[in-house]
Amino acid sequence: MVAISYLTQIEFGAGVLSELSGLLLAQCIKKPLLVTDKGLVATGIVDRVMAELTASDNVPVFDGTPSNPTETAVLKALQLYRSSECDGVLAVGGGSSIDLAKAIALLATHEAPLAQYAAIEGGVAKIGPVAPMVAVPTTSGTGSEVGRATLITLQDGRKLGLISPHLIPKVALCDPDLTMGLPSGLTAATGLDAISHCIETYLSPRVNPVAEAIALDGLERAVGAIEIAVLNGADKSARWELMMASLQGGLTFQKGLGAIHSLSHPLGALKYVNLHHGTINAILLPPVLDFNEPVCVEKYARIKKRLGLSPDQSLSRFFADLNARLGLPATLKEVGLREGDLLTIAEAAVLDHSTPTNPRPCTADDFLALLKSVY
Ligand SMILES: NC(=O)c1ccc[n+]([C@@H]2O[C@H](COP(=O)([O-])OP(=O)(O)OC[C@H]3O[C@@H](n4cnc5c(N)ncnc54)[C@H](O)[C@@H]3O)[C@@H](O)[C@H]2O)c1
Ligand SMILES: [Fe+2]
Repeated sequence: MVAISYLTQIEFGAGVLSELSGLLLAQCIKKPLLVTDKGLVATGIVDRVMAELTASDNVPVFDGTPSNPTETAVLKALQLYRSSECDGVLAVGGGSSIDLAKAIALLATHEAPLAQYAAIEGGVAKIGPVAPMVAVPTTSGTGSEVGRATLITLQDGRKLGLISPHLIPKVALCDPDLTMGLPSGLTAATGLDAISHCIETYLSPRVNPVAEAIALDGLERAVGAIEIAVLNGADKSARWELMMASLQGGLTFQKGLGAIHSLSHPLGALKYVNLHHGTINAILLPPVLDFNEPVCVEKYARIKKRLGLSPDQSLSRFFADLNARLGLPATLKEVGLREGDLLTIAEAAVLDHSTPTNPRPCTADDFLALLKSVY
C-alpha cells in the first residue's frame, strides 16, 4: 500500500476500497451523491462500493454519466444532489464519471451556466471552493482523480476544459483491483491516454523538472505493463503498474498537455459518433510525435533511452507498432469520423487550452494536416 502526499490525499493499493467509509467521514461527507455510469453498475462495481458505505441506503446514485460527459447530464445530477440534500460527491468510474462529479461539485457552490468557467473563456479565476469530492477511478488512463480539470460538452456543443485547483478531488482512492474486469480494448485505449499524458506533459515547454521525472517514470511503467494487462486482465502486478502510471500522468498536468489533447477534446464533442478519448489519443500519438520531433530532439533521446530504444529508432513508429499490437485503430475513419468535419475540428483545436503548451506552435493548417495524416 502506498500513501502519497500531494494536494489530493492519495490512497493507492489493492484493497484500499475498504478505507472508503472512513475517508468520506474524514472529509465530513455524510451524504454523498454517488456519480457513475450504467456500465459500471452492470459490472457490480457500484454494489461493491455501496457495500463499503455505512448507511448506504441513504446514498443516492446518479448513473446517467455519458462517455464524454455533457452539461445536460451535470444539470440532471445536480437536481438529485440538491433534492437529496447531499454534502459531497463520490465519483466511481472512469474519467467521465470523475469529470461529471467535478462539474456537479462546482455547480453546487457556483451559479450556472458552466460556460463562464471554461478555461478559454477566462473562467479559471471565477472558480472558488467547490463541494468536497472523493474519486474512485475504475480505469487506468485519465488521471482525473488528481487533476485540476474537468472536460464537459457544453450546451452549445463545445467540449471545453474547466480548470482550477479547487476542482482537484480531496481524496483519490486508487484500488487497482477495480480494474481487473476492464475489457482488453478499454485497457489498451485508456492505457494509451495515460501514455499520451506522460509524453505531452514531459514535452511541454513549461519548466518543471519534478513533474518531468514523474512523467518519464509513468511512461516507462505504462509501456512496460500495457501489453501484459491487455493479454491477461487478471495480472495484478500489471494492473497496479497501469493505475500508478495513470496517476503519475495526472500528477504532471500542471505542465499542460499538447496537440494530441487539443484535437481529442473537440473530437470528443461530436454528436453523431461517441469517440472514446483514449482511443483517439492513441491514433493521434504517432503523427503528433512526428510533428514535434524537430523541436524536441534532446527530450526524444531521453525518452528513447528510458524505454530501452536505440537512438536511431523512431518514437512515432514505436508507438504506432505498439498500437497495432494492442489492436487499437490506426485511423479516424475507422472510428466513424466524417471527413467533412476535419476542418471544424482543426479550427477548434487552435482554441483548446492544451494548445499553448504544445512544444511546437500549431496552426489550424498544422492541425488539419495532422488529422488528414491519420484519416
Ligand atoms: N479531467 C482530466 O484531467 C481528464 C484527462 C483525460 C481524460 N478525461 C476525460 O475522461 C473521459 C474518458 O474517461 P475513460 O477513458 O476513463 O472512460 P469512461 O469513463 O468514459 O468509461 C468508458 C467505459 O468504460 C466502462 N468502465 C469503466 N471502468 C470499468 C471497469 N472497471 N470495468 C468495466 N467497464 C468499465 C464504463 O462503464 C464506460 O462504458 C473523457 O471524457 C475525457 O475527456 C479527463
Ligand atoms: Fe487524456
